[in-house]
Amino acid sequence: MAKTMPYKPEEEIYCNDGREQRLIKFVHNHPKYSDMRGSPEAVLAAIDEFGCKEDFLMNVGQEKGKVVTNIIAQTKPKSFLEIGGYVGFSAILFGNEFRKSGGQKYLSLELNPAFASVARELIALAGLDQTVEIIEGPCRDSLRKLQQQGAGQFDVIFIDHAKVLYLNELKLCEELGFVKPGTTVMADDMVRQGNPGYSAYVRDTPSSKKQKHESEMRSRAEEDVSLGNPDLVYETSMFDGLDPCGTQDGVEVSWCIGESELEILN
Ligand SMILES: C[S@@+](CC[C@H](N)C(=O)[O-])C[C@H]1O[C@@H](n2cnc3c(N)ncnc32)[C@H](O)[C@@H]1O
Repeated sequence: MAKTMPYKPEEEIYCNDGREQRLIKFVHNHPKYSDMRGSPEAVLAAIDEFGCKEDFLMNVGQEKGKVVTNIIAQTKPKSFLEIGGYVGFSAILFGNEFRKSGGQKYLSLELNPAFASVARELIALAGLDQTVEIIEGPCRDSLRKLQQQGAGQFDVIFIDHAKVLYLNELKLCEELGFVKPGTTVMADDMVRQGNPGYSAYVRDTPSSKKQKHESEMRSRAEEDVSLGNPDLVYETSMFDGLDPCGTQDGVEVSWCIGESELEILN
């Protein structure tokens, strides 16, 4: 892995101000553009160069990304679901390792059509478009559509969109049958920003989750709140790593290790 300089600092406005289109121009005009065709490493290096010299980009980064690529190399997943794709940095970094390890389909869900279009272009340039598919739209709609189309358990789920939504999206994935024993769920930005509700849930026991599940069922509001599958048991660890600006952060990795058969309490 090439050592990258820290990205420019994150400012109040940190995306969607034209920088993603400037990234595409930067890549097109880069003196090494022709070397990038079919080279995930060269495309990632150009994205990092833009982040260091031009503008901050909210990518997972090479250093923290190693937490995920190491797990891909060890566990050799066949299916991968990413929630929050942005301009495709993580999809290229992880998709490359996933393909090398025998992975077949890497799905990346992205809300913003402009970001999705940049991601598709960079993924195609890196030669990963047969492996990585960007699915555009609100992730909850995409997740439900995937299930209607027959998707089942995923080997890895990487959650990296809006922090406040992590837990609701994990619970929806559980309800849809995407998380089963054997699934590894990874959540980004769990130290710098943190996400106490999410961390508490993946550490909770089925009996305690079931009690909460029951009371949530009773007070369930009309809005799109998922209740999850309280039977799922996780083993969870925090893996530290630096974000692309060089700030300490971490990825929370939760291995779904079983499904309890406790009766729901009344
Ligand atoms: C931190 S960025 C993802 C970075 C990317 N994983 C990487 O490391 O290269 C978060 C992305 O999540 C997307 N996002 C936010 N809410 C979403 C939603 N409800 N559905 C799908 N994508 C969403 C944002 O548009 C943004 O591009």
